Amino acid sequence: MADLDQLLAKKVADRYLKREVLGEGTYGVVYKAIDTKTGQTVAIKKIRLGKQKEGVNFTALREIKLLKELKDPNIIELIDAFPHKGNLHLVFEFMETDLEAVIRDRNIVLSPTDIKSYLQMTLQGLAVCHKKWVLHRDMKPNNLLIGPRGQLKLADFGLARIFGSPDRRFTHQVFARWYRAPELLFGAKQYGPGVDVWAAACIFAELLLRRPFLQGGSDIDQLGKIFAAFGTPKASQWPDMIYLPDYVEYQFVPGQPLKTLFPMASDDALDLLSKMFAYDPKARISAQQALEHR
Ligand SMILES: Nc1ncnc2c1ncn2[C@@H]1O[C@H](COP(=O)(O)OP(=O)(O)OP(=O)(O)O)[C@@H](O)[C@H]1O
Repeated sequence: MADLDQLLAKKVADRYLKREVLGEGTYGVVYKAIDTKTGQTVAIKKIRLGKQKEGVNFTALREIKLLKELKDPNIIELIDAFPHKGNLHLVFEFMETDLEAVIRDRNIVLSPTDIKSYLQMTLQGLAVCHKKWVLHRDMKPNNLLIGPRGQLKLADFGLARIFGSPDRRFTHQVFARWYRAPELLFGAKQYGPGVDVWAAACIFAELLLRRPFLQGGSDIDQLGKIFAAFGTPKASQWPDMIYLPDYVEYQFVPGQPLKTLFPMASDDALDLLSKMFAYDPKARISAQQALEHR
């Protein structure tokens, strides 16, 4: 891999003109750049490879190749990926803003149609990835990028699995806590696309409320917040719950009617929300089924 590193070393200088730093995330710095080949503005995510002195490992490269094939109008396109000076550079299409900024901007009115449209685009992106057995695992409003014509595209798909930072790699700690599904909070080691659907439900709720819905201060408190909203799950609702590694019994609290939590939402919206927030991941609606909901 060292040879490949050298062979491609000039690529950043050759093809991409670096502009300003856009910010720094879990994996490293993100730059704005111009792709001289296409004239397109791009965002380049520079991922520190740390200990892997031999360059990018093959598993990561194989996974990245998979991500490059994930093409959909609601998924940020991975345009290019190459190692350079011991870092892996991932080139993505550039997006103007993200859903977190939209939700926070008090000058923006979000009509039921807007909310429905953002949710539909989110579910569409999820459904495409889930069909290919790729999970996002880090869904949150600032990972949903918004283009100039309001298009929503999911960013950072699959990165949690390939690069999950050392202390959270392959663990259940891959989510920003507020968007974490209850099975992850109870320490599930095997989980599926339902974790992304739960997160999408939290984002749906956040669009309705214009603030994060379940703001737990710790993992235990996060479960407390979830149970206070929907009621402590009964064994009949989620039979596998008691077998989860970090399962502890919570004192019973009754749930609140969704209509009191979201007084402005329509009955159809509440019905979909309740199906996305099903406790048992096996009973939770899939992204595809949610798209088909009335
Ligand atoms: N495709 C993109 N187009 C425009 N800006 C982007 C793009 N991808 C990331 N950014 C910006 O770069 C910064 C860092 O993003 P990054 O995704 O690495 O981390 P984050 O989302 O802030 O946090 P985390 O890594 O915990 O998800 C953010 O300000 C983000 O808005």
